[in-house]
Amino acid sequence: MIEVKNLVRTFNSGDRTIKPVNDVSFVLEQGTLASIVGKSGSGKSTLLSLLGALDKPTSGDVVVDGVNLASLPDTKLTEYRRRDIGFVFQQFNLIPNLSAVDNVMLPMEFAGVRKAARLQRAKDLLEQVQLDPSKHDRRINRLSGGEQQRVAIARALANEPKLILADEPTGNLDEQTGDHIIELLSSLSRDHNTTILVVTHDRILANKTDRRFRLQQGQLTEEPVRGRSAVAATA
Ligand SMILES: Nc1ncnc2c1ncn2[C@@H]1O[C@H](COP(=O)(O)OP(=O)(O)OP(=O)(O)O)[C@@H](O)[C@H]1O
Repeated sequence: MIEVKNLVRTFNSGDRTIKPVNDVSFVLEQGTLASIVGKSGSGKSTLLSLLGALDKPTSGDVVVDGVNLASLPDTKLTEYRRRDIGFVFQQFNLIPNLSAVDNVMLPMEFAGVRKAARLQRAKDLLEQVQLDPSKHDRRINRLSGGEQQRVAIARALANEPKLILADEPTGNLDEQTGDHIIELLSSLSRDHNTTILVVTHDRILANKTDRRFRLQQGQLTEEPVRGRSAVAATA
């Protein structure tokens, strides 16, 4: 479970101070698929970075399973990032001259998983995200944008994180591939009890999440969604 309490992040920009995250509080139960929407520059990536311990808040708290991130030394924060979180971030680029399978194996190497087990799991994950087997050994820079996105998701799942933070996971994808990624995220939260928070401009994706938040002038508000259960109930 994630609890965010009175979170504030300010930046100094010239002689101005901006507050893209200004007193944000919410609680996400384990296994929730949630989205954050909002205009460009409204602070969505800033909020994700705070949750992923890539940035530190000006004030306020992020509490994950009862542990306040502010209480952890940097070594523990690194461990938290590596072990507990799967990032699907554009700036967290895949390594272009390594193969798809090697990219997915990398986080498991950091976690000390043996080579044979890493290889098997990487292949299984690439299969789960439906990357054609003929492309598993292909270098990242020879894959399409949609294929790279699938590899990024497979890599984010490598260590079975409790939390996945995804920045525009369906951005730059065609509708069919985007739909598939949405299904994949949805089944992960449902079947593996993974908490998933996605920042998105994709209305279809935002409407299929359990909870939808809007960030506007630093403030977070929750909006009603039809959600997965409503979709299932009417199906
Ligand atoms: N390190 C930084 N230093 C100064 N200002 C920053 C920094 N990071 C972000 N900002 C500013 O904070 C605001 C929020 O940026 P952020 O990237 O979080 O927005 P966003 O909602 O994710 O935007 P987009 O949808 O375009 O990705 C912007 O005005 C941005 O310029």
